[in-house]
Amino acid sequence: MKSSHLDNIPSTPGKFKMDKPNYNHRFRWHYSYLAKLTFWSFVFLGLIFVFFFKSPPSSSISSDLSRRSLKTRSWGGPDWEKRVKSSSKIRSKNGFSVLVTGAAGFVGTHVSAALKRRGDGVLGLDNFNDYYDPTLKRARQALLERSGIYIVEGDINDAVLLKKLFEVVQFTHVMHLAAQAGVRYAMQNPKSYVHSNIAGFVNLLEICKNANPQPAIVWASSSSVYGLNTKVPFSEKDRTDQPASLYAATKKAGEEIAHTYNHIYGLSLTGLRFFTVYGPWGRPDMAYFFFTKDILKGKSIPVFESVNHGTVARDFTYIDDVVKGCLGALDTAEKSTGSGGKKKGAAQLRIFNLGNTSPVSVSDLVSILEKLLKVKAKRRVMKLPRNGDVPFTHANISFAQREFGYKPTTDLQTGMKKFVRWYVSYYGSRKKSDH
Ligand SMILES: O=C(O)[C@H]1O[C@H](OP(=O)(O)OP(=O)(O)OC[C@H]2O[C@@H](n3ccc(=O)[nH]c3=O)[C@H](O)[C@@H]2O)[C@H](O)[C@@H](O)[C@H]1O
Repeated sequence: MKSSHLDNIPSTPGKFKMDKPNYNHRFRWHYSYLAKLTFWSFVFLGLIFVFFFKSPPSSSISSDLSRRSLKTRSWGGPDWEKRVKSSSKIRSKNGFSVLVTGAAGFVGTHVSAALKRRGDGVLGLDNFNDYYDPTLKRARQALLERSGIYIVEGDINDAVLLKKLFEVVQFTHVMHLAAQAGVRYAMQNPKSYVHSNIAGFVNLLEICKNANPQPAIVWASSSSVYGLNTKVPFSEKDRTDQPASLYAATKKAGEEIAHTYNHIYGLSLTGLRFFTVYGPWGRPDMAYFFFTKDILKGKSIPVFESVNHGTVARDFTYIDDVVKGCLGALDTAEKSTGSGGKKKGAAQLRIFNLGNTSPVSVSDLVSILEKLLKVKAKRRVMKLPRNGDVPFTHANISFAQREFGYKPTTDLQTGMKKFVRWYVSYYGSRKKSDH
């Protein structure tokens, strides 16, 4: 709670003993006090005088403070606000105005472009961190800029920036894709997962809950929440209390946090459990991506297998299918019911699997890449390390199918062909030092 003058009043007034005043002493004290007060008043008035004549006029002290704090950041000012508004402007009937966090990321770029294409207003937000090559993020940004999408450079933990964005634009939806991804990296940098996937998410929800109107939120959870679940295919109703990595644990925590904000504040929240999404403009930390790079370089690649030479498999899902799922989730998201931090009624709370329902072994993935690249891979088969990986994933997608007609249509062979074509053209046209 904010502290106020009420905090200075003793809690039990009857017990607080007041001393009788000594008038002589009081007079002397008053005299020296008045002299000091006059001196400091002059100093203070002088400072105000200098301040007003040296600084440009402003409508209020608070707006001036915010303007000054904006100056120290990479955002703010009238031109910036104009760009933010123009990017978020709805250009179709019944369109949305969507804030896409993680817009320079893999899924974020594709979703932003798809929304813009159909006439929705899209504003991106991304911190352009260096978890993987930021050049690729900048190239995605340039791509989006060409279609009129502006990406604000900032972190989801920056409450002042988020608040400002909601002051400038009345977003109808938030597509929250900013996250610390990667299952294995969580052992190297655990704090980054807590920072982005938990603290950042809570910060965003705090801003959304206070917004008026509150936006509906669709956000990226992960297939990894199924952890050591052995019941296949994975259904949304299955247990998700055995995460195998800190990444999975933070995504699971996100699902619980979503429940809380839905329950207390009436925020409409939809979590999407993505299953190993791949495709053009993908993430270089993912196996299919660095396998491609290393196969082309003639380097060996570590191919994991489970106990007793069992296969390790993933329900690899092509980006275009996932984008359709994201748009379907946005389109069927009901409005949040609260406003200005107060719940007005029950709101929608959903979780969907967005997978391909057709798991492929890592070994088969490598064979597909060998064929497409026309290079034999140097496989280094090794036991699945105990660093957060799970042996397999397999999505049951019937819920998403029922709710918004989600139906993936791209098999791994077809999708990888598109990825390899992009990879060769993207890196082929770049200097060696870029990659
Ligand atoms: O669905 C998700 O929610 C997650 O999907 C993705 O995780 P994963 O499914 O683990 O993808 P990825 O690392 O590409 O490994 C693919 C396969 O290659 C195997 N693998 C991996 C590395 C290696 O050196 N060798 C190997 O065989 C490995 O064992 C695995 O079987 C996202 O990265 C993650 O951010 C999250 O979104």
